[in-house]
Amino acid sequence: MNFFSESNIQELQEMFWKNFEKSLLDLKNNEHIYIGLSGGTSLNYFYEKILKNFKNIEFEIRKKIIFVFVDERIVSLNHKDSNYKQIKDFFLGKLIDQNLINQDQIISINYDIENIADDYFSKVPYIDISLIGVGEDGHIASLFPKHILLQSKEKKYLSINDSPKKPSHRITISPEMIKDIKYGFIFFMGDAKQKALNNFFDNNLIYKDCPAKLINNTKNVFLFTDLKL
Ligand SMILES: O=C1O[C@H](COP(=O)(O)O)[C@@H](O)[C@H](O)[C@H]1O
Repeated sequence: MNFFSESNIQELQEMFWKNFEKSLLDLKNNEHIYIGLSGGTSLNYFYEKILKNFKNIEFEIRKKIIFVFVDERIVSLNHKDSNYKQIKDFFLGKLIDQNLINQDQIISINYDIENIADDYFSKVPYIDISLIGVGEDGHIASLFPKHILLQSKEKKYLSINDSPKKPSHRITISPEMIKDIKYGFIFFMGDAKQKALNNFFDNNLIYKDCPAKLINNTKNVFLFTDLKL
């Protein structure tokens, strides 16, 4: 585990970029590089940093990148609650405007079919690099504390119809999919995440209490926070 705790946001962004760029270089020989993004607010500083530096990544790597979602809310793609919409407005749309990626490099859900999770998994079979924000209750993607989905042994996207955080209908990567992530970047940003951060490092708790702990199953973990333990 690589742990970065720094209240100076610019420094934290720099540390993130160094490691994110290294992970891309490491995967440069892959046919595709799937980068799994999460919604919410925790990632904003880091999306800003990628936006600023993305042009410095060599074209041969850039063209292999496919942006996908670690979870998505089942609403239309132009709904304010859609992770796709939020991330496209704030981040991905700006990469497109600068001709640094094209729309084909973003995989969104098909929200008006029956089995959205299976359909999404058929397009996103694995994730190489994940950028995951942690919720106040310690949830990651749409895997919430004590929820039955945490018991799933399936390696696929899962559906959830009773998310404790609205909207209640979502899809999410499963705990088994998290195990295949090669570079797991995880973010605890802002005072409201202090308890989640403490829980993450509390050896008396397990992933069912604090789902963020699932990230420890990935090969390389990079934890960024503006908080102190
Ligand atoms: O509902 C969600 O929440 C989490 C965390 O959001 P944050 O605003 O507390 O950072 C997010 O990672 C997830 O993708 C999203 O669907």
